Amino acid sequence: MDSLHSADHKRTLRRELRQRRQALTPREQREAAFRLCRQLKRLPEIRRARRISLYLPVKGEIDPTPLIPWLRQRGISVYLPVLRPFSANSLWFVAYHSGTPMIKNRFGIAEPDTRFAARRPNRLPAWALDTLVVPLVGFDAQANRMGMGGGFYDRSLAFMRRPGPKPTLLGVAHACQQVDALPVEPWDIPLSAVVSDRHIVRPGSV
Ligand SMILES: Nc1nc2c(c(=O)[nH]1)N(C=O)[C@@H](CNc1ccc(C(=O)N[C@@H](CCC(=O)O)C(=O)O)cc1)CN2
Ligand SMILES: Nc1ncnc2c1ncn2[C@@H]1O[C@H](COP(=O)(O)OP(=O)(O)OP(=O)(O)O)[C@@H](O)[C@H]1O
Repeated sequence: MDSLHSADHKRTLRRELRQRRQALTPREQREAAFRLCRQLKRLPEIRRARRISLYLPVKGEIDPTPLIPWLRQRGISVYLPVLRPFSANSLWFVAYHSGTPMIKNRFGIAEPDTRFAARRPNRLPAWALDTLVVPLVGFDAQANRMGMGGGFYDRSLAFMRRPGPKPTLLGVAHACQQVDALPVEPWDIPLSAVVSDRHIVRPGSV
């Protein structure tokens, strides 16, 4: 498929998959969140981590936050993505605890406020995390991913191509967000796995 068609196809697919997850009822959402967290708690990539990034769900995204009390009990620190000021479409990962002041970013997503995030000790670059839980709009059986389309995670994870420490990347989504095949872009950073409310998909496992 040429790149124009691929861009068109991705836009259509992204819209369709976003509608699919927004159509889930509150009850289906709660059940999915519970099942997702049950799967995540089993994974060594979560159990062995000291620092994990999650996200606060919007618009039908599967909710990873029921995991937070369990992570805190185990002394695992939780970080959230924050839109990096003066740096187009990339992310900081900022400590999230009871004292973290929150604001809504330009997409209406709650995040630690800029002054808190600007203080060095409150944030980490992505490479210093052990595991990132990455929100997906779509995925396929090879664990290829599609996000919101801003390239935020891809840009923030570009260091994964270079030598050095590499965190584990776990994509999460509702099972209904799986499609047959997603176009793979040159800038896409591969995930270690995709975890849904129903299964776990690893690259090369089919
Ligand atoms: N919960 C959550 N937080 C996250 C992400 C995410 O996917 N989910 N991100 C992952 O990258 C980053 C934010 N990326 C985003 C990229 C595009 C849109 C977006 O298109 N939003 C609107 C339209 C634009 C607008 O309101 O100005 C929309 O929902 O239609 C939102 C967030 C960081 N935080
Ligand atoms: N490392 C990078 N450097 C520069 N531009 C990038 C990089 N990664 C992605 N992009 C750009 O970001 C845009 C969005 O990419 P894509 O459609 O793959 O987003 P996505 O993976 O769905 O979003 P996200 O990463 O936020 O979940 C593309 O136009 C792409 O050119």
